Amino acid sequence: MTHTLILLRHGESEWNAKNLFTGWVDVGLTEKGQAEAVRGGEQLVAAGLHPTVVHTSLQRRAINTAALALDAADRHWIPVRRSWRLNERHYGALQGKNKAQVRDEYGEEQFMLWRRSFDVPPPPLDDDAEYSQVGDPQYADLGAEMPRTECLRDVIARLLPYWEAGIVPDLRAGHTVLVAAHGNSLRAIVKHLDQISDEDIAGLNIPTGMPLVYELDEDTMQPVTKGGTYLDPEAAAAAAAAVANQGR
Ligand SMILES: O=C(O)[C@@H](CO)OP(=O)(O)O
Repeated sequence: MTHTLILLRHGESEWNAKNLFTGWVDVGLTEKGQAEAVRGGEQLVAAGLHPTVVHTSLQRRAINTAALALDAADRHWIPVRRSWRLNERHYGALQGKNKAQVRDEYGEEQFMLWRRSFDVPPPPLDDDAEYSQVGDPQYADLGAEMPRTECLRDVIARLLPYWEAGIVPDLRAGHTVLVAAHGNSLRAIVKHLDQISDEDIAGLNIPTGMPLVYELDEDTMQPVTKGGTYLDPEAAAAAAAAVANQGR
């Protein structure tokens, strides 16, 4: 027997469309992003996948994607669990900046280090900066854990406790688990599941609104098929390549 895990990155956000670094800024979905979410739900139905519990971040682009996808799949009623630990990577002082402008200003190498390296975080964001989340009510309980910037290693460190204590127990209980989250928080889960090296994870990009299905061994929680399975693999590959090329 296996456990079924479905990973879903939110649909296109307002700041994806503007090519801005987003991180913890709580932007909404574009019309295209809403349609992607609905399409994701329809793909679940077509594949005979019926989530029985959903986990989301605390950010509206993931929350609304989950709601639209589940509504399209007639699964709008399932239990919902949310955690800041599934939030997008905090992009530090890059939040709100245009990706192409950052690349032009700092060069390709620095741009890629900040964007995709495992352990180089962008400079921290000042607490009084326009796009800081310090003081936002949804993060009132975080205390010293409130990030001001994060690299992927930091995301993995804050996400894994939730994976172990929140998501794995649902999988072991026999749930079909949908996780609606973000490009970099899902890269963290995929790195963990597929045991991707710190170097190779730089080349992995996750497209918006496309369900990625993992069957996990019931004992080891290791993927039966490394990399999982996109329900529309050709569209996912093209969309992932477009994510990789943002800023060019
Ligand atoms: O801006 C962000 O928060 C993320 C996801 O949209 O961007 P990137 O793919 O560059 O890590």
